[in-house]
Amino acid sequence: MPASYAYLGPEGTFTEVALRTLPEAATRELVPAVSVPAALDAVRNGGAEAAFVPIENSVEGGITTTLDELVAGEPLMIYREVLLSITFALLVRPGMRLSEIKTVTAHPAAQPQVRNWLKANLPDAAWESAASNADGARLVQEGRYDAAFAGEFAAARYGLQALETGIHDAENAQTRFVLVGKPARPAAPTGADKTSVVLWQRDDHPGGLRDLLGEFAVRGVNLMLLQSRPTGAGIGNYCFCIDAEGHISDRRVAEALMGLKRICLQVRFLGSYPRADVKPDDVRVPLPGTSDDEFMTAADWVARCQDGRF
Ligand SMILES: O=C(O)C(=O)Cc1ccccc1
Repeated sequence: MPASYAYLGPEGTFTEVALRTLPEAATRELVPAVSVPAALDAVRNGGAEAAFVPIENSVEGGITTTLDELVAGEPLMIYREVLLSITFALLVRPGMRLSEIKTVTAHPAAQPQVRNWLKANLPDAAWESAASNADGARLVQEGRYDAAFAGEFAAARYGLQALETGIHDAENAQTRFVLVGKPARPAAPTGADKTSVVLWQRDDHPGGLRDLLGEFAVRGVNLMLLQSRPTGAGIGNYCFCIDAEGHISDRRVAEALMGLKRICLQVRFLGSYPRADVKPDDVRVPLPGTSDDEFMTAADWVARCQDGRF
C-alpha cells in the first residue's frame, strides 16, 4: 500500500485541488480528513506520512486553526507550500432559485472573500460555518442548507448546480497550503526558500517585539508573515508565528535563529522549504554584508583574532 497524505476533506475541497498540483501526491494515497486537527493528528499518530492543510489567505491572513495546531503539541515540520488562486461558486440543489436561498454555508475562511457579494445579492441569508467548503456542499446535498460557497469543481461531486461562478470580493485572492510531516532534515536549499518559526518572548518589556524582529533585521533577513497567536496564559500573552525569506542553511538565517534562541523563552522551528511565489532566479540578492561568504569571512577573521593570527 502506498504511503498516504491526509488532507482537509471531504473530496472536492480547494485543499485537494492544491494538493494534486504536487508531483509527489501522484504516488501517495490521498485520504480526506474531517478537519485540520484531524489531518495533523493523523501525522502525529503515524496514520499518515504527511498532511496537507490551508495555512494563510491573502484576504484575512493566517488560518488560525492551522497555526494553533503547529504552535502546540508534538512538533511538526512544513516541507512544501502551494499557492492557489481562489474564486467561489454558489452551489445549490438543482432547480433552487436565488430568491429561495435562506441559508448559506462555507468554511469560515471563505466568509471574508464573499462578504460583499452576499451583502449585494443575498443580504438576508443566514451564514452557517462548515468544516470545509466541500463539506458545505455536502451539507447542501443533504438538504441541511440552501447554498454553499465552494469550488465550481465540487458541484458534480455533490450533485449540485452552480447558480453563480467567479465570486470573489478581492481580486487575485490566493490561499497558501502546506505539506506537514514529522520533523526530519529539511529539503536542500533551492535559492528561493522560506523558513517558518514560532517565538515565545522571555519577558514582557518595552521593545520586546522589536528585539525579536531586530534579530532578522540586522542580518538582512526579510519577513513574509508575522501573526501573533494567544498562548492561552491570559490577556496580552502572545507567541509570534513568523515566515522569513531564506533557508536555515543560509548563514544569515541560521545566525538570526541563533540570536533568537539566546533571547527567547522558546523557539519552535517549523521548517525551511521552497517558496511557491518565486523561482530562484527572481530572488533578490542578499543585502551587502549578509551573504554566506561575508558571514564566513567574518567568522574566520574572529577565529584568527582569537589565535592572534590577524
Ligand atoms: O479547501 C477548502 O475548500 C477549505 O475549506 C479551506 C479553504 C477555505 C477558504 C479558501 C480556500 C480554502
